[in-house]
Amino acid sequence: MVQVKQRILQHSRWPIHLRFIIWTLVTGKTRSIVYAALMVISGLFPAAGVWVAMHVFTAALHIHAVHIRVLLRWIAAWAGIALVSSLIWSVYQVVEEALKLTLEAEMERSLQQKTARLALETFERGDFHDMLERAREMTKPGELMNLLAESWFIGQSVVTTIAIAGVIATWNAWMLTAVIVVAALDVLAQLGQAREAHALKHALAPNQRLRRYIQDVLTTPASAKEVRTFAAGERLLTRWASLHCEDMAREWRVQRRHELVRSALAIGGVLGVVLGIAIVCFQTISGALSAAEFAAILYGLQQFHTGVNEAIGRVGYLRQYLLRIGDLFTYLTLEPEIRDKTDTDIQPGPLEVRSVSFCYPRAKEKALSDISLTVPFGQRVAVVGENGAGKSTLVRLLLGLYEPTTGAIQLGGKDIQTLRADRRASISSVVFQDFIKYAFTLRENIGLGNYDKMDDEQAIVAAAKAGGADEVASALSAGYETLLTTRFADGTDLSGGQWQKVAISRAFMRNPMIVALDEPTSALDPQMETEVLERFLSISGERTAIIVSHRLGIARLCDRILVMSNGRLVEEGTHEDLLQLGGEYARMWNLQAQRYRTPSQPSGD
Ligand SMILES: Nc1ncnc2c1ncn2[C@@H]1O[C@H](COP(=O)(O)OP(=O)(O)OP(=O)(O)O)[C@@H](O)[C@H]1O
Repeated sequence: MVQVKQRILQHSRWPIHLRFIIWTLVTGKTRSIVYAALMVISGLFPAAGVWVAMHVFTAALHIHAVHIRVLLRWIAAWAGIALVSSLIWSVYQVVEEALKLTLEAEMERSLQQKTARLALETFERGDFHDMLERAREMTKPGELMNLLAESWFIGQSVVTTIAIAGVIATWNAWMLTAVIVVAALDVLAQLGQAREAHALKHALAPNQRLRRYIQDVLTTPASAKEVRTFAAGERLLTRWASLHCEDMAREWRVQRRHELVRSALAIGGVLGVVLGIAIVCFQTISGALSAAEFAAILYGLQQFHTGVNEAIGRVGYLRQYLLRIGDLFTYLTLEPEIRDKTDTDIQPGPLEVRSVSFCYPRAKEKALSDISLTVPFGQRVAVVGENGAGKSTLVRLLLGLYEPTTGAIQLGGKDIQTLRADRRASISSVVFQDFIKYAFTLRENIGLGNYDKMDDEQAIVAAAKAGGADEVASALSAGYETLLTTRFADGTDLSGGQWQKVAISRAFMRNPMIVALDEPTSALDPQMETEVLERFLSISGERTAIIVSHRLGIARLCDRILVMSNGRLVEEGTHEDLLQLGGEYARMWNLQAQRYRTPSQPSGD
């Protein structure tokens, strides 16, 4: 069933509105049908009211000729219609609330599911965040229901106006034509304006995101201190204000034009109704219409005009909602997704990289070019190179987070891209440069490395010992239960180095075949960094360990060093081999050694 719903949403050949209505019918079957039926039925009441009103007027005008009971019967019928109509309205509101909850929960699930299924490189696209933000608009509380309500309200208004028109047309058809022509012009204008308003929203989205980002930079504690240090607050505020003014001016221009058109059409609408009334007066004077018909037509005309105006107003909103849900549907069809794989069978073995190249989405240059290497199982490898050389990208590919643009990566003889995503995740563990500092307790910060063991005290303590977070725990008043954020009451924050120990401990919550550290130790002092990495290498034991580091003194502790430059693997070997080679590694080594050398020391690390 879930798949059927997904397919309906992603069926790009169907019109958006049709897709949405079918999806609501499939998602909240009974509730949707009852909801639609109540809408349509209550749309017939105004027409019935006009018809009964005509009989009330006739009976009242001829009260001398008919029995009082006839008049009372018609008045009772009129009251009955009003009563049933308000009862239906109450039921409608209950059904609407229930349907709203069902639809919102289901759509939110689809959005989350889609985001989880997207390949990591999609997140690197510049326009991805705008697309996600636009998609999210329609999952805000009430928005889906607004679209559904607008759809059915318009259906209801159409039923109402056609029914009233049918009743009035039996008395006078010309008057209706005048009102309908003016209404049609209004509908066309509303549609055009809705499209323009939506296009404006798209155009303003990048600026809005930048404005929000500047707001964040100005207000979050982490950036606030740097902003104050560099006295950049005033400048950033000016930049925010100029973006704001630019956006306001664009919005105002469009808004002004729309209001002018709307005012002109409103005047036209009133003229249409006045013309209709003039025709009815003329016919009554000439004796073509009775006094009761005259009164009923004026009443009906007022109802008709209200119905048409409501429908017109809603057409504009409906169009805007449809364009917005179109954005959500576009997001739901976004590619590439993590492809469905079923293979879970993988054995520890060598990591083989075969002619791998990789290009980030929309990047002009390759981040990795033609890399080939074999890492025997259990080997400890350091990846070094200048900034931007491709070290982090290579690690992400080795862990299967990105799919190579060309070439393949195998573990134990099996292409890692053929493995099911959860299996692939379970065979590797990594600490990134920009690891996450969760606003949770210390226990949860470590336990998130293996959710299944979140409550396993022993596993948490063992991982904390391995990564150094046990020292952090002992320095905290509530130990592992200390909340690591100052955002909430009773929380505390850690130093950069302490956070790194927590992140490394998190990686040890698993028992993976490959462990990788992508420079997460740069905030530690050199002695602590060496200690942490030595411990990391010693407890990585049987596993293949990969360390990205700029500190060559650390690289030298590994079995093998890979030297990257401009996305290529330019040298590889042990520390001694590479020094002897006298190439890129030797150059970097001498540069670093010079930095640490005192004037009396001849050379060394
Ligand atoms: N998300 C991205 N989109 C486009 N290009 C990217 C992206 N991430 C990295 N790059 C580019 O890919 C190249 C390799 O980047 P990578 O982060 O792998 O280098 P690195 O060696 O780890 O650098 P550093 O030592 O500074 O961390 C760089 O030219 C970088 O600009």
